[in-house]
Amino acid sequence: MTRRKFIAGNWKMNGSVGQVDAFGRALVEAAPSLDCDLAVCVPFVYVERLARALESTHVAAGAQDLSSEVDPGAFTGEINGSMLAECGARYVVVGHSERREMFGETDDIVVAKAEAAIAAGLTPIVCIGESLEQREADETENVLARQIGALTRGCERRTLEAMVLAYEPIWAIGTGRSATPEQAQSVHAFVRSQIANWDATIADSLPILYGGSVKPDNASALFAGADVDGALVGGASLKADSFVDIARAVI
Ligand SMILES: O=C(CO)COP(=O)(O)O
Repeated sequence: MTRRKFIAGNWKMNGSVGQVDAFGRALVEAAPSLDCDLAVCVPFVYVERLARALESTHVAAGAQDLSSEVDPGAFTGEINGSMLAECGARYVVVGHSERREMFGETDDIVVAKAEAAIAAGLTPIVCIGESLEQREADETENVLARQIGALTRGCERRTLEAMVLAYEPIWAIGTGRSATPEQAQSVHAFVRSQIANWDATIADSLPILYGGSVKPDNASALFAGADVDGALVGGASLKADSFVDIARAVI
C-alpha cells in the first residue's frame, strides 16, 4: 500500500496573530505546488484564524490538545473537540511528550483524548516515544510496545483506523539532534509490526510520522525510510519557508 506523505506542524506555545496571518499568506501561495497532506497545529486561540486563512488550500488547521470530556459542562479552562471542529480544526495532537511529562498525561488519558477527538470528527495525531535514559537502557521497544498496547487495548477500532501516529524520541525534540534515518526507519518498522500483530490491515494504512529536529536539510533522508510517512515538525514549522521546504522534500 502506498501511503501519502503527511507533514504536520506543531507550533507549541509560540506564535502571534501577525505570525498566523503571514504563515497563512505564504501557504496560500505555496500550497498548490506541494504534493502531500499538510496540517499546522497552533495554540487554541489561533485555530479559527488559521483555518480561515487556509480555507482555499489543502492545508488543514489543527490544535495541540483537547479535553478528554466530550460533552459541555463545568470543566473550567477546558476545550472540547466539538469546539475545535467548529473553529475549523481537522487535526489535534494528542499525548505529546511535553503533555505526558509536564502535565501528567497517562496512557489512559491519551486513549480518552484520542477517543474524544474521533467523537468530534477530528483526526488525532497520537505521539509516542522514549526518553534518552530509556534509549540508553535499551528500553525503546518496551516503552513503545507499552504505549502502543495502551492504544490497541483502549481505543475503538474506528479510532485506530482513523488516527495518525507520531514517533517522537524525546531526546530528539528541540535538541537539533534528530534520529538518524536508519534509527527512525527501524523504530517505525517496529511500531508498524506492533500494530500489525493486532491488525495487519490497519497497520498497512496507518500513517506514522517522525518528529524530533526535522529540518529542511534532513527531511528527505528521513522520508526515504519505507515506514516513515512524513513528519511532525516543531521549531521548523514556525516559519512558512522552512515548513514549505520540508514539504518539498517529499519525493
Ligand atoms: O515536538 C516536536 C513536534 O511535536 C518536535 O519539535 P522540534 O521539531 O522542534 O524538535
